[in-house]
Amino acid sequence: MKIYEKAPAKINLLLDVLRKREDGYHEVEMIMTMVDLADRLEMEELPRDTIIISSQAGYIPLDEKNLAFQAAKLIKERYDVRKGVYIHLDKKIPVAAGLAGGSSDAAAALRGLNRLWKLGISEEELCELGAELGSDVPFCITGKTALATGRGEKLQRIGNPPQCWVVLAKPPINVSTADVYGRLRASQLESHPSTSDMLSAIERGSFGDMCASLGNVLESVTLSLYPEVGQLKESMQRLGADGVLMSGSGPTVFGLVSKESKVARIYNGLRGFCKEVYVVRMLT
Ligand SMILES: C[C@@](CO)(OP(=O)(O)O)[C@H](O)COP(=O)(O)OP(=O)(O)OC[C@H]1O[C@@H](n2ccc(N)nc2=O)[C@H](O)[C@@H]1O
Ligand SMILES: Nc1ncnc2c1ncn2[C@@H]1O[C@H](COP(=O)(O)OP(=O)(O)O)[C@@H](O)[C@H]1O
Repeated sequence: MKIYEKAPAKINLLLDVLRKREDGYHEVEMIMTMVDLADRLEMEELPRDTIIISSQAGYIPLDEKNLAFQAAKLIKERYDVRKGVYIHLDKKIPVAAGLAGGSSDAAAALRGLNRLWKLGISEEELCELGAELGSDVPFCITGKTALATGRGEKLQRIGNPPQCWVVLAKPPINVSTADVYGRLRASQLESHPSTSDMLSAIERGSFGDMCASLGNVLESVTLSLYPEVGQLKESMQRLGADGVLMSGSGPTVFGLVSKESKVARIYNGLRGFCKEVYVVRMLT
């Protein structure tokens, strides 16, 4: 039997860092939502007790370093499953982009193997397993829109943001999340985006206030390393996006656009100098 799971990309509408913790992670406050750019996982049980990963994408690891492999290994060990699995990853989400592609694959593998092996694991337990694989994995398990705290693993579901178009543009740079957090200095934490303003904008369904409340404290770190990310933001603003922000540790920049008539102009304008541009919707 083959089963399939979608693994959507996330964007951070807001990302605040409160402090560095003793364990090396940072205490964050993030408002995250899913968009309809997704990898697709195909999973099939194997007669031999082994984990095999394949992908059409030539640029991701297919061994123990792959997050879907780690998810399969973890669930097998924890639930004593002595069966094998073949997982094919149809990658559509750009890698190391700030869109949680690897984390979402891990989450989809956990959800899918729970179904394939009829393990009956609750969503809460899946999130606990996911947190062992990465801070963003629990959110990728639950999806929708959430306020994430702790190192990103504590989730509080919130309502859907006002619907709009989302233009994603990824410059040809690979950013390391650990490097960006590692370079964050106290001076960059003197001003904070307002989580309460963003929550209120979403609750009231105010698209304008949501755009005005976008904020990401990691942006200044990535922009100082890669000025082209800042240039991309400016281009998106100039082309008419209503709100523009870098997602996660970057380098993907997203633009929120309310009017469909503006989307083609922004897409075409960006495609002139950026190869990876996507027009998507939020998953509500
Ligand atoms: C920045 C964010 C925003 O959503 O996403 P991406 O840009 O990676 O998509 C996340 O916080 C990334 O989550 P994730 O990619 O799962 O990170 P992890 O694998 O847990 O951690 C990678 C490294 O980032 C740093 N890290 C991560 C999360 C956190 N709250 N504090 C940290 O300092 C640590 O150095 C850690 O070793
Ligand atoms: N299934 C996977 N898909 C993408 N990247 C993966 C996967 N498994 C492991 N990785 C590794 O994880 C790192 C971060 O990738 P990704 O999750 O796409 O980025 P981000 O955390 O910026 O959203 C990359 O260095 C990549 O090689």
